[in-house]
Amino acid sequence: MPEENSPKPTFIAIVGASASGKSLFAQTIYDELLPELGANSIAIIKEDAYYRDQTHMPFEERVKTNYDHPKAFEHELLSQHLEQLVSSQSIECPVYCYKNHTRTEKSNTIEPTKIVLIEGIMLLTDKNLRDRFDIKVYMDTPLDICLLRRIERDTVERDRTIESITEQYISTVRPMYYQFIEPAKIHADIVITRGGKNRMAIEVIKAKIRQLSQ
Ligand SMILES: Nc1ncnc2c1ncn2[C@@H]1O[C@H](COP(=O)(O)OP(=O)(O)O)[C@@H](O)[C@H]1O
Ligand SMILES: O=c1ccn([C@@H]2O[C@H](COP(=O)(O)O)[C@@H](O)[C@H]2O)c(=O)[nH]1
Repeated sequence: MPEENSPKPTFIAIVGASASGKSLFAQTIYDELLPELGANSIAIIKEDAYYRDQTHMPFEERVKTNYDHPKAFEHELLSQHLEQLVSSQSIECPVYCYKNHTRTEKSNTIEPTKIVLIEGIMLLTDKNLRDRFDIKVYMDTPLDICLLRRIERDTVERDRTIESITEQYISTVRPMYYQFIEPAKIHADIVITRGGKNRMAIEVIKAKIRQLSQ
């Protein structure tokens, strides 16, 4: 049941190139604030969870999708879910599988909270979505560092070979970064250097969240 008179949640978007440190940054803030604020106060949503469902397509077709284009995401559903949180309703957040390139049958229930961290590559490209965010943070990690981190992460966590990472990087990841992600930096309120372990940046965002949570 929606709670009446609950204040609108603060939506904090964390954007930047693939492997720029968005997840690490958001997760660190979440993990460090959770004991202080409690699970009713802070939540994380991943834009990647909203990659379109491709279960109707064969695997050989799914690997060919351009995952670095805004259209690869079901932003309408994400936007609808943010609206539900504003209305104090819980959401069923899809669970995406990078190995199979499609959604799983599972979902995660996310309850309305005061603070919602939303992280993903294309969050600022869509005006409707962008206008929902109260604070917009851009992870400005050099692209060569992102590539090195993506190689390490995707071989270990996402079942990729060096060949597949290289092919995808040249055909879509790098060109789409220059077409969509980097130009959206102008919409950011805060630009963060050095990635997900920038301790001062983590502390500044935590301090702002504490203030908003009072
Ligand atoms: N400042 C940093 N120093 C070292 N490793 C980092 C740093 N920031 C992120 N990483 C690592 O780089 C990889 C990509 O980071 P991740 O947070 O998954 O990026 P994104 O969510 O932007 O794709 C992860 O393995 C993460 O632990
Ligand atoms: O099925 C998929 C879905 C996504 N990707 C790649 O993931 C990144 C976005 O995730 P980050 O956590 O920000 O790295 C994007 O660059 C896609 O290329 C994929 O390869 N396969």
